[in-house]
Amino acid sequence: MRAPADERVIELAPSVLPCDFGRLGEELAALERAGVDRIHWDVMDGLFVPNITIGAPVIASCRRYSSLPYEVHLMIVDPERYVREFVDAGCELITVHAEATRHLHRTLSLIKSLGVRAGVALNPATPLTSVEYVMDQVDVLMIMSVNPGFGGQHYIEAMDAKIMAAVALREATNPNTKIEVDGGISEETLAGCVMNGAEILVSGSGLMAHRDHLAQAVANFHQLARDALV
Ligand SMILES: O=C(CO)[C@@H](O)[C@H](O)COP(=O)(O)O
Ligand SMILES: [Co+2]
Repeated sequence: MRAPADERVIELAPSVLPCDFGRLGEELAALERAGVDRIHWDVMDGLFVPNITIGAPVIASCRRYSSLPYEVHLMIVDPERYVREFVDAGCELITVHAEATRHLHRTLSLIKSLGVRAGVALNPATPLTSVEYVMDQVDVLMIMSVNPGFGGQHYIEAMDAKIMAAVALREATNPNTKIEVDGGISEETLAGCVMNGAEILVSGSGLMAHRDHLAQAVANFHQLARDALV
């Protein structure tokens, strides 16, 4: 008997990190025209990760340039301090690092109390057991496939097993949780992520390497994802 068709819908979420921050509005509009599914904002504070990027005011000022869902990846310490600001800036998914907040359950409850989706990101070395008792609160579980703080890094292949284990944890605790993978995703690594169970793919340098023919690249990424589901 054939296995049930894999009916996952794979979403492509480009990271804003490789964009020209002096032309963000135009870059966002171009990404939407090219057919991406959502926009992934990487917020870094120079403490949780070495780099500093942008804050909520920049996202708020860019809200009018795209109708796509905005998700924010908070690579900041004590993210609970700023959750409301990013919701007000127009983000529908707020993802915090389990390693960056002292009271993860409380932080997730705060995010959901504001009427948006709550995500948890795990650094490559952080075990899935750190979220097993909060999965009922987790709308998106994001597996970092690079060490956070930089774009353009290589996919960490040891995360293949972690993605599969994340799927098993989701099935055992909260079937509504989506699995996202962030870091080093390109034509070369995308299919493996999907085969392992990823549903939302974050790509920065891998996708923007094709900025001169973005629509064709997005179509190719989507086709590779569909082919990996068969
Ligand atoms: O959060 C991060 C890095 O900390 C990611 O979102 C990267 O920004 C994705 O960029 P690539 O690895 O695809 O270049
Ligand atoms: Co990110």
